[in-house]
Amino acid sequence: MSSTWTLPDDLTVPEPVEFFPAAGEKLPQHWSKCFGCGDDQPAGMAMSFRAGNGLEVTGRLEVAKKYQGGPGVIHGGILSTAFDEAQGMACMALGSPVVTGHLEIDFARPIPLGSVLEFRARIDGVVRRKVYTSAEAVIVEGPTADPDTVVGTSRGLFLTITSEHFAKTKEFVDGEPTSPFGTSSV
Ligand SMILES: CCCCCCCCCCCC(=O)SCCNC(=O)CCNC(=O)[C@H](O)C(C)(C)COP(=O)(O)OP(=O)(O)OC[C@H]1O[C@@H](n2cnc3c(N)ncnc32)[C@H](O)[C@@H]1OP(=O)(O)O
Repeated sequence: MSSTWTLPDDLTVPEPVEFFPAAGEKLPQHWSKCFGCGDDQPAGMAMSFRAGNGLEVTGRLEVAKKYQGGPGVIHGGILSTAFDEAQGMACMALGSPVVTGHLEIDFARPIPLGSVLEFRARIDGVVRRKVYTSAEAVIVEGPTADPDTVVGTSRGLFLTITSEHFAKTKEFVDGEPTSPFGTSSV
């Protein structure tokens, strides 16, 4: 892992909001048209998520043939999208909408088409509106499945936002999101 990511000294670790689901329970999608997790997005990745312990969530992605980058393997942008979604979903534990400000990925192993990936993502801490997150992916089903081998890692900075953030792009929304514009909390 070659990341130079460092956590700030004034980081604080919040408690999950009281209405965040218990460990093992399914998390709701944050917006049905989301490319990452929406169930009303035919072109999307249909990721699903469960709450983990504390500030952690686990996510699942089936690596379909349409996600091919190099011959036989997942496209790096698809893997990056999946990390973005997983770390964003971990931020649900704050009960406040977020957007990604910065995301960095390490691609550690090739991921064959037909794999099922599990993402373990978490909030590492917060500073003001800044939410520091990290995640790993492992292959849990498929030709090279090994739950102990990390195939990718990610670190990301998310920013909490208000509904005003999406008010600026309201006229472009495809669908009818629940308030505030598809980032409704659990
Ligand atoms: C419950 C629902 C769940 C919801 C679950 C949601 C899951 C969604 C998963 C998909 C998520 C996406 O893809 S979201 C889509 C992709 N992202 C976006 O479209 C965001 C586009 N960018 C922006 O709109 C803006 O740049 C923002 C909102 C990120 C930041 O702008 P801002 O609000 O004006 O904040 P600003 O004052 O500039 O910065 C605040 C603090 O953050 C720091 N900061 C800001 N950007 C960065 C950066 N890239 N790298 C480092 N640090 C940064 C600043 O230095 C400052 O630190 P300090 O002075 O406090 O120290």
